[in-house]
Amino acid sequence: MQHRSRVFRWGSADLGRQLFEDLQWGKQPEMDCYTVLKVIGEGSYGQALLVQPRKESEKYVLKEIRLPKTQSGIQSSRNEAILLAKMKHPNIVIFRESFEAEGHLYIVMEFCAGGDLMQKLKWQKGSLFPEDMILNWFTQICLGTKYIHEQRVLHRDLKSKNIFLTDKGTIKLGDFGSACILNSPKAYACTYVGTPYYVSPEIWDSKPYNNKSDVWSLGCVLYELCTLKHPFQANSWKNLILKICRGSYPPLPPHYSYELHYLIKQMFKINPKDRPSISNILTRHRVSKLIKKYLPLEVFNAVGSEKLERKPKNPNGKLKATKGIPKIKIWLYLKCFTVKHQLCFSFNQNEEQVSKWKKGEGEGEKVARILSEKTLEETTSEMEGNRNISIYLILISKTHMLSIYYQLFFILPKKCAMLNAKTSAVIIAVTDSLMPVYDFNTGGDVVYCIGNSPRKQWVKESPEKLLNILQNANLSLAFKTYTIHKPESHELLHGPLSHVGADDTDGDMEETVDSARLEPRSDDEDTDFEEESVFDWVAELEKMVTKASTIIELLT
Ligand SMILES: Nc1ncnc2c1ncn2[C@@H]1O[C@H](COP(=O)(O)OP(=O)(O)OP(=O)(O)O)[C@@H](O)[C@H]1O
Repeated sequence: MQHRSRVFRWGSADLGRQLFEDLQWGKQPEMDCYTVLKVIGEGSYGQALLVQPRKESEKYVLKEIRLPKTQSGIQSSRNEAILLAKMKHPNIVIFRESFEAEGHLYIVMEFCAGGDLMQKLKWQKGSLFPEDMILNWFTQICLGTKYIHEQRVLHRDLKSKNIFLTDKGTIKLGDFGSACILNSPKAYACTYVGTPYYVSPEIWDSKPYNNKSDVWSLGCVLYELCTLKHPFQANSWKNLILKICRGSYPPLPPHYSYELHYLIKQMFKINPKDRPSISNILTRHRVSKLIKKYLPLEVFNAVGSEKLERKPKNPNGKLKATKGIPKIKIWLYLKCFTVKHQLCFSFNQNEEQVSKWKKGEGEGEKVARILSEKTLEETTSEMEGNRNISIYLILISKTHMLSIYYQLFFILPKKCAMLNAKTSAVIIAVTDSLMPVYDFNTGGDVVYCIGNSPRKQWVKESPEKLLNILQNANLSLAFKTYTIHKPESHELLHGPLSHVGADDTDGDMEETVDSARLEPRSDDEDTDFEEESVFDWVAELEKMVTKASTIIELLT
C-alpha cells in the first residue's frame, strides 16, 4: 500500500491524546508495514483486505472505511475502532490497531479464516446443521454478546454476516460499526443502527430499545442456523416489517429439541421484557442445561455461582409477574392493538379490505376508519446508477386512546430519519444523490431530485409514482445496515403496543406449550441505557427538516 500522506494512529481508546501527540511531534507511522494478499470483500464504506505484516507470518484483515466529510460523521466512523479496541473476549474479533490516512480510516483486526456465518449457511446448500453444532456456536455467540452487554455496549447489528468463524471453529463477533456505548439507566437511545431483517419490533414501533433488541437479532441468527432461512420472509419491505412486528415466523423443523423451539419462541417475544436476557439464556433458561457442555470450564464455574444467586421466587413460588395494568386499560389497549394490525394490514390491501373494518362496531373500528382516511402511504426511490441509494418511507399509523398521529420512517443507508406528526407533516429525507420532499399540507405533491447535485436538478413527481418505486424496491437491500432515527420525545412513542405484554405469535407452537410457559413472566435483566452522544443525529435531523421547510417555502 502506498500512502504518503500524514497518518494518524491509535491503538487504544485514548484517541484524542494520541492524535494530539502525532500532530505535535510530526510522527508519520508507516502504512507500508502491511502486504496486501487479497481483497476479501467490499462493505458499504470500503473494502476489507487480507494483509500480512511484513515481519510476521500471521494474517490480518484490514478494513478500509471512507471517512465522511463532517466532523460528527468522522467521529461516528472512529467509533467502530474505538469500541473494537475496548472489547477483549475470546468470542470477539481481536483488534490489532487502527490509523487514518488519505481520508480513510483503517482498522487492522484478527482474520477469521472460517468466513462469516452467512457464507456458512449458503455453503450448506439446504442440508441442515446438527443441533449439537448449532448449540455450540450459539453458546459462543451468547458468551460474546454477554461480554458486550456487560461493557454497557449494544452491538445493534448482530446478524449472520457479522459473526465469524476462525480456522479452529471458534465463533467471533465482529463489525462494531453500529455499536453504541450506553450509560444511565431509565433513558433510551434515540437512534438505532441495524439491518432491517434483524431489527426487532420495538425499533419499528419507535419504542425504547435495550439489550433485548440484540436478543431479538440473535433469535434471527439462531433461527437461520436451524433452518438456513431467515425467520421473516416477505415479498416487500412493507410486508417484512409487518411480519417482524407481528413476530410471525414458520416453525422450526420438528427434529430439533423442545428447548430449542422454546428458546426461539422466547427470543421472538414482541415485548422485549418477555425475552430472556443473554445471561438468562446461559444460566436459567430451559436451554441452559443443553448448552452448559459448550461452556469453557471457567465460565461454567462462574455460571454455576451465578445460578445460585438466582433471585428467590415470590412466596407463592411463582415467577414475578409483569407490572400490572388496570384491567379496563388492558382491554382498551388490546382494542388498539388490534386496530394497529388492521391498519398495518391495510397497507397492502385494497379498498375492499379497508371497508371490512368499517363493518365492525366500537371505538377501535371507529379509530380504524378515521385513520384509514388519513393514512399516508409508502414511498421510496431506487438507486441511481451504481450509487447505493435507497429511500424507503413507511408509515405506520397508530392509535393511543383515540388520539391519532402518524409515524413516518425514512430509512436511508447509514442515515435515516423518522418523524412523528399529528395531522399534517412535512417530511424530508436526504441521501447522497436524492432528496424527496413530501408536503402533506399542500395536497401531497412529491418533489424530489435525482442526481449527484441534489439541490440543482429538481423533478416533480406524483405520490403514486413515488409509491410505485417503493413497491418495487429491492428487498435484498434489507440485509444492509441502516441508521434509524427516532425523535427524543417519548410522548409520541407510546402506542398501544407499549402496554400489551402478550404477543400473538404463539399459535404455531402451542402443541409444545407447558403450563409454566403460560405464566406471566418478566425478565428483570433488561438493561435500559442512555446513548453516549458520539454523533448528534437529532441535530442532523433538525438540519434536514429546516432545509425541507426552506425548499417548500421556495416552491410555494
Ligand atoms: N475479521 C474478519 N475475518 C474474515 N473476514 C472478514 C472479517 N471482517 C470482515 N470480513 C469479510 O469482509 C467482507 C467485508 O466486510 P465489511 O464488514 O467491510 O462489510 P460488510 O459487512 O459486507 O458490509 P457493511 O459495510 O454493511 O458492514 C465480508 O465478506 C466479511 O465477511
